[in-house]
Amino acid sequence: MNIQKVGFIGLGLIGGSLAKAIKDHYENSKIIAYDIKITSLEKAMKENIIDQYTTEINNNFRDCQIIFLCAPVENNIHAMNKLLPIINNNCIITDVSSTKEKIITAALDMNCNNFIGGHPMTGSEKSGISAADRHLFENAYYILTPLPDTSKDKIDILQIFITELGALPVVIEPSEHDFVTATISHVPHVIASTLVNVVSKLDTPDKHMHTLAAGGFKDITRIASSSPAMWQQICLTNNKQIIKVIDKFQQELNMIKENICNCDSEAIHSFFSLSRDYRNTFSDKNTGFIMKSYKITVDVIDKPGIIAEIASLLSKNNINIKNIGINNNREHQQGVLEIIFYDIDSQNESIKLLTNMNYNIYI
Ligand SMILES: NC(=O)c1ccc[n+]([C@@H]2O[C@H](COP(=O)([O-])OP(=O)(O)OC[C@H]3O[C@@H](n4cnc5c(N)ncnc54)[C@H](O)[C@@H]3O)[C@@H](O)[C@H]2O)c1
Ligand SMILES: O=C(O)C(=O)C[C@]1(C(=O)O)C=C[C@@H](O)C=C1
Repeated sequence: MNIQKVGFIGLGLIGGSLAKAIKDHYENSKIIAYDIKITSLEKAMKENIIDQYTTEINNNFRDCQIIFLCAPVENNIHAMNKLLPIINNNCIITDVSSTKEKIITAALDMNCNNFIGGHPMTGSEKSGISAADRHLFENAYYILTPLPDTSKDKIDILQIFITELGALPVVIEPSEHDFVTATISHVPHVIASTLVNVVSKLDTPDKHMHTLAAGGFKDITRIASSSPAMWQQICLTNNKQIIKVIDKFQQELNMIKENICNCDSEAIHSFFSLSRDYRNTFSDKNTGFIMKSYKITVDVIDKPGIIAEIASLLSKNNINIKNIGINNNREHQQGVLEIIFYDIDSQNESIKLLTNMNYNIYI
């Protein structure tokens, strides 16, 4: 596809990741960006993630064929309003905001038929351009919510464009989007943060909870480290759906509380078995809520330099590592090194190499 100029408003985790992916897949396209944080723009220029930046939304965006709004949702609405008198008729404005009804209503009010709502179902608890990852969209669902009058041509162009970045476009109504994401993303974030706040309030004077918290707590609360400004705006722009899901959650929590109170062993067992069975249907899908990950774990002595040692062995053999880190959660044992790869070939090759070096590997 021949896209010559792409614009960005907001160049943090998601904007930066999209810009990096575009530079990879559309070598000839030029990227222009605006962000309120000039240091992010300077960093992106230095690393060749963008070709030009502006310190305000101005005529430099006029000849963009696609503009991605990648700031928190209310700021995206504000930016759309500023862009409207600037852009040409063929330009597609799209966003990545985590809620859709509010911005779609705003686009309709502004009569902005160039707008197609977007929301990549991928991300991280990290924020800012430094956390941007060119592979973030690979195999991830990417929700699109066009306006009733958006031309089919524009929808097709955007679908092809994001498919080229490795994402899987899905078209959904904004109201359905907000209900679905309230349930699988927004309320889980509220719950994760609530759990962390509960521990902080209940911890013993010698902070045993903070010290002893292991894999279970850390797995379920990773997302509590996300940007408060972003989640504040998500809660404020999807409050109705979030409240509905919190009500259902409280109802379910009360039910299991009552069963535990009554020592109803059958009900307690069925509660865990129902959730385990349904959860297990998510994890083995190639695409879906949980992406297939090519991970191995290696028993290692927890000593300085061990990550570098293994990383350099793999890199000497041209194996790209997506993520690597020591997991010290298992008490009274040595560390476990977790390594995630981009593909199955890298995973298999690494297993061979590390087994030859007498490491114990788990898949
Ligand atoms: N983090 C995730 O996992 C995730 C996933 C999918 C979608 N989203 C959505 O993507 C958007 C961006 O999130 P992020 O994780 O990249 O956050 P981020 O904090 O990493 O980046 C946001 C960027 O927007 C900039 N910004 C803020 N206000 C601005 C304004 N008025 N004009 C221009 N730039 C402005 C910030 O300086 C920052 O660089 C949000 O709408 C969020 O809901 C986030
Ligand atoms: O993986 C994470 O850290 C995320 O929180 C990503 C996540 C989510 O799955 O809830 C967060 C917000 C988005 O709008 C989309 C994706």
